[in-house]
Amino acid sequence: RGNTHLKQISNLFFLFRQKLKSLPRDLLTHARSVDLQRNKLKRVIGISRFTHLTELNLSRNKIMEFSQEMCYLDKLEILYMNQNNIRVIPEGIFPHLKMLKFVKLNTNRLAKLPSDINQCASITYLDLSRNCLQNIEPLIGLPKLKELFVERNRLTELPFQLFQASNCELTVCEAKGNPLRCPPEEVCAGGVVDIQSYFRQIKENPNTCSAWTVKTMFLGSSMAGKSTLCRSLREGKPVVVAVKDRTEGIEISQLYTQKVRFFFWDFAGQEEYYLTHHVFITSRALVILTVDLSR
Ligand SMILES: Nc1nc2c(ncn2[C@@H]2O[C@H](COP(=O)(O)OP(=O)(O)OP(=O)(O)O)[C@@H](O)[C@H]2O)c(=O)[nH]1
Repeated sequence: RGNTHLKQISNLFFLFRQKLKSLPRDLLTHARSVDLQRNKLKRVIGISRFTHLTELNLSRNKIMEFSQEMCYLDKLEILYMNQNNIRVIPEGIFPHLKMLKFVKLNTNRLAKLPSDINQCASITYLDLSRNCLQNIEPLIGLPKLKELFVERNRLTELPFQLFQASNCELTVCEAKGNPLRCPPEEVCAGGVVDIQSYFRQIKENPNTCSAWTVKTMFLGSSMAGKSTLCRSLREGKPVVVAVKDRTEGIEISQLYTQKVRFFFWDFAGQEEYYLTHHVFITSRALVILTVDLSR
């Protein structure tokens, strides 16, 4: 079975699942493609000898450092380094990887990108999902980037420059699982076209206060006083709600103030409606929890 994983076909080397802790010394340096996935490599010392490499698979190892030696792989087109423990990518490597098109660095521990990654002008596919990134501004200026994956990071913003129509080649941008504020996650879910439209609208109407909308959810047990509070806020004075007027399902209404439009979602408190609540309760909302203190 070992032999099926340790193969050389022409200039392609298959060394996956060999429990390797370092690069094998006898590996021929003229290799064009090396597959070392699913080993136990912590470092890739000696990789600079493989200057003919066009494809390198180091995924699913235990690599902690993105080796400085990688800068010698100037023919590299495809790089898999996903599912490792990489925290930092040093500066001064990506500008040398002029041919690099396809990069998978997902599922690592990257908190930061090197500021010169945008000098790696051939990148068309970049997977950075499942890291700890707070900022992807270094990607601004990647001229050929078509597919970008940044799900499950710590991003609060996507840089608008990435989506500017004049120089944007992006067709895919996946960003779910981030604490995004700009654009909101719901916009990102619509893909590149929706993100572009969002930034365009902000640019055209930077002071559009009427666009500020707050979803406001009234939650609490049955007869806690949700509808009473909701209607009183809407009317601007105390309003009595008769018991026979109990909410069924959800009642949606609006309250306009000078700057903000509130969408009130008044949920029925009876248990039989609980089943449907999770469909409508979203994390990006103001939640008013109503409690009857006399009970
Ligand atoms: N005394 C008093 N009664 C209140 C107050 N708020 C609500 N009520 C009464 O409590 C009852 C229930 O109020 P609702 O506002 O319908 O309660 P809810 O939480 O919306 O109830 P559900 O629609 O069943 O979920 C009504 O008869 C209200 O008039 C309050 O502050 N004081």
